[in-house]
Amino acid sequence: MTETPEAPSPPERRSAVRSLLRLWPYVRPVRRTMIAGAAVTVVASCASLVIPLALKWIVDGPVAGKDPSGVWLGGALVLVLGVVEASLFALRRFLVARPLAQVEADMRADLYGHLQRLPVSFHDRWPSGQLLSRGTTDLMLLRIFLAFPLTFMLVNGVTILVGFVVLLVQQWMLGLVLLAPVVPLVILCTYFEERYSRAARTAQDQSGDLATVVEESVLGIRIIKGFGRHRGQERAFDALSGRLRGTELRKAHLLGMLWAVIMSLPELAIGAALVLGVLQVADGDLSAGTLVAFLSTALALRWPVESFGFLIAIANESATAADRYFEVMDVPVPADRTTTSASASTSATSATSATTVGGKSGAVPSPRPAGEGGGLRLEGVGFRYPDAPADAPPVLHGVDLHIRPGETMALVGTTGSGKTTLTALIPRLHEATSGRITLDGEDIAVMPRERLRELVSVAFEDPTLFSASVGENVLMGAGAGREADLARALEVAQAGFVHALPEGTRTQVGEQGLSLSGGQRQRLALARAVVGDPRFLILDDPLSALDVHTEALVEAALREVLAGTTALVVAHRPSTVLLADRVALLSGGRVTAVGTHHELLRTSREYASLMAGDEDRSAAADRTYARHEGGRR
Ligand SMILES: Nc1ncnc2c1ncn2[C@@H]1O[C@H](COP(=O)(O)OP(=O)(O)OP(=O)(O)O)[C@@H](O)[C@H]1O
Repeated sequence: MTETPEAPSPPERRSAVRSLLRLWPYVRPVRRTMIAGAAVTVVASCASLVIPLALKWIVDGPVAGKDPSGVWLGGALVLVLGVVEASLFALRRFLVARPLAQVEADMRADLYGHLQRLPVSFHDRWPSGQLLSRGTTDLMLLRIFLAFPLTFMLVNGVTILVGFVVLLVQQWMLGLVLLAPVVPLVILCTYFEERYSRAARTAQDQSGDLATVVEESVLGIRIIKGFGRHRGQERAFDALSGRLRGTELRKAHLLGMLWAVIMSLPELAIGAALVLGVLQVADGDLSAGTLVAFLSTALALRWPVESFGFLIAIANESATAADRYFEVMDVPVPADRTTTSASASTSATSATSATTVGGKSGAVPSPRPAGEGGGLRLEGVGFRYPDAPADAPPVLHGVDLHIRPGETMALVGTTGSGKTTLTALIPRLHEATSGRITLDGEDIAVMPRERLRELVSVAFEDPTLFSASVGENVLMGAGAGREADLARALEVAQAGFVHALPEGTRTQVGEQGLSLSGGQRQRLALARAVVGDPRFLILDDPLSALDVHTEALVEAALREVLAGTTALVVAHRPSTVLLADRVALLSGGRVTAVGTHHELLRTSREYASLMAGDEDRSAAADRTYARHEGGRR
């Protein structure tokens, strides 16, 4: 728990410009507003360059001619120019704020949609904090970049260009003195840019890791407190936070050096131009007004030049943010891309022809194809986790199993034998690496995901509830307009406790349903699985947290539901196995025996051992096995 989560290693660094150019599809719809905003800013910036020219006119004209009314006129002109400049900057902000908030929202929606479609194996590999930071901090950085540095790099570039033309026209020699630092500035900026961009990437990844640790600490607070692990967790947090602080300091150091270079070289040039200019005025080669205008223009260009350090830094961080965003967006969604379905981990919706759970209350059962092609069939199915070591054997290989239409099959096997993995292949939470799985003869690999979600419903041992009401959590498993089934589903799952909650089925159960007990959450997850009267029901040990009495009640109600549904139920306890018509034993990655509970007790020592219970398991298994062997003879 105290280990630092690791983000998947970043790909080769591309140039900042190429990274930022990838934002174009999102910026395209708002390009006109952006161009208008930039044009307004260029005009505002150029207005600021006219002010020195007005000053030159004041100094060489009214001041030299001792004309007070001219000075007032000049002052009024400078004031108007200042007001125009400020108003245009405000107009720019007004123009771009809304469209850029939309760009950020669109990118976030795309990221969220993509995360929902990516397979479970992707989510197994990626720390959640990394995804969280990409969807929040990185997107915020990109919005800031589009709103500010992107425009100002352009505007300041144009301003500097226009400013230098004005300077060269006024006094070409002094203009060249000011231009002298450009080449060393470009070289030094490139040097710092490369280092800064590496530090920015490291800092953004580290802040994602930190978010993961915080999230784990909050979600796992019971374990942390229960095992007194808060010191260990604090150490992990401190270590990560210390590393992030170090990286941020490195960034600040680099930025400081960049600023120092960008500020000092132009200042030196302005100083040199001032000395030369004063000498020229003294020699009578230059008017005092021209020198004032020249120096005012040079000083007006100070901020556009100096701001480049800051703009380069934000642009680099934004390029890194774009890289991190597209790293996730570039992960392909496997196989059919027709899906728009929501999280694979939620329960699925129902077959559309039935209206109630368990075929009661006038429900019309869905037509269920019979015969060899019907039901749920696995043919030579194999599976290996993508991140498993190359030399590790596959979790499943050559699994053959046929569950007849309307039949309930229990799946048993030792812990770690691959039961959960096998159940995850049917709703395609993981893709089988070999073989095929058919539902009523239809291959799930070529089935649109929406259809698969309609056919198959799932409930897992570890039930996830969302920050929503009890009713909304359960009805996630049903199509629209299935509210009428809620009461029946709650009844099947023996979830009557919800009526005692403060607001009944409208009670909010909070993040992860933490306000409910494990058994209560399991029952709601079970209700979600059965609410839509699915044609195929996959239950991964859904009753493990229930007491024996409640389990018996749930089983009795489930038997009604399962009577009309083809079901695969992972079972650890004989009581759950007894729900099933037949049992499949998973061993060594394949199904080694199929039969009724009693048949398998007679014919399989491994099965008898599994069913014998925890106490003195092998001795009991031997007794059971011997008793049946004796009975047969
Ligand atoms: N995401 C994963 N990546 C790599 N290996 C995994 C992953 N999930 C499970 N495994 C491995 O696959 C094997 C089968 O795990 P699975 O959870 O399917 O077993 P199980 O039979 O359901 O166990 P249990 O009865 O304890 O729930 C185990 O060896 C496990 O370590």
